[in-house]
Amino acid sequence: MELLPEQLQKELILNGDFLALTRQFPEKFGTSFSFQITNNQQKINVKVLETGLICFEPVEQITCRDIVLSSGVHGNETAPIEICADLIKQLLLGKLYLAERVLFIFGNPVSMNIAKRFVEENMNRLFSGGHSQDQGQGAGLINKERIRAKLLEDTVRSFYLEGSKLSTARTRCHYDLHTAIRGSKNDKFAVYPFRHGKPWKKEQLSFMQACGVDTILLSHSPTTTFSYFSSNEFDADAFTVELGKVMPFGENDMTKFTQVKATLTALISGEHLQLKPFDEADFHIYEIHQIINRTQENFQLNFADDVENFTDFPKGSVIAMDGEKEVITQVEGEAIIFPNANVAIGQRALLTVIPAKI
Ligand SMILES: O=C(O)CCC(=O)N[C@@H](CCC(=O)O)C(=O)O
Ligand SMILES: [Zn+2]
Repeated sequence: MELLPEQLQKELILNGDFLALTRQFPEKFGTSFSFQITNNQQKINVKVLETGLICFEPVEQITCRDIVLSSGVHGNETAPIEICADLIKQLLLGKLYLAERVLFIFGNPVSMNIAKRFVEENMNRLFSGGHSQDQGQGAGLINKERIRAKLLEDTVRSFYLEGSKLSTARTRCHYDLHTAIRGSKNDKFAVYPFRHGKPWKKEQLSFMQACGVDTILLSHSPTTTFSYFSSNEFDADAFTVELGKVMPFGENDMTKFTQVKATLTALISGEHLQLKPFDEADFHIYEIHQIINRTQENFQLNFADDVENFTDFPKGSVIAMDGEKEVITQVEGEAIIFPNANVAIGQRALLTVIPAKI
């Protein structure tokens, strides 16, 4: 069954539940539509671009930021989806003042509905053109995640380019919100994508701190993640932000996200952010030391499933076996992040990190 734009719009204005609508039509709305809402005399333009893609723009106020908030790039990472769904609802129901342009993205609605990370292929390896590269999956492969990754790239590009037509002195940001498969010693952490030698921005780290994220992983190489795409191609302040552990819809303890929600709300509504000046002592900073890709059918991790992210190993520990090849820690205190033996061959099965300084 397809709903007409007028019906979709009516539903949205009535209940503000863009997530429910997205999950009802996970593949496509098939049509874009826009309408205006009035919130305490403030006029807001709402553009529904496709399923899971909604953009809000103040009509009369001058804006200076273009904000992208994505969640559900991995469909089973529900806490960030619930946070964003609530922000969207507040905007649609006229309960939140909008000071800046903001684009919300629910990345992979089809995988949300089956409570899986992805359907056919990990979407967070398909950006910066990864959707059109072989990546060991077979040349010319087309699947839903590849099509969607391309659509997300195009949507982000148009959003930023439309912003730059409004004024030149603008800032761009993209916070790609995730949760980790494993528990983590440091519950909330963020990957700061490779900046090709440009300085890490301390103010952005203070912003992360305000979100309750005090552990930062500095990346030293290009990747095919969504946050690297926005950082590299549009000079957006971008992070992959990990907000705790994967839980099913409705089972997240939302009290754990008070800080991140309040800070994102302040960002959208132009409230003073009250960032603490950057002090390295407030943070756990790491840099990515080894990127271990699975190259063999028999890939094994040499530690249990409940070993948490940021667990460190003595130098010389064999932490994984890639076929006959031992994966060995090279530095004292080298710690594991995102271990996953079940990734496709050719993909990242594990990262190691070591303490670093900004
Ligand atoms: O917990 C895990 O193993 C994965 C959690 C997750 O989805 N992490 C992102 C990190 C992306 C980045 O490195 O910027 C991912 O693996 O895509
Ligand atoms: Zn994820």
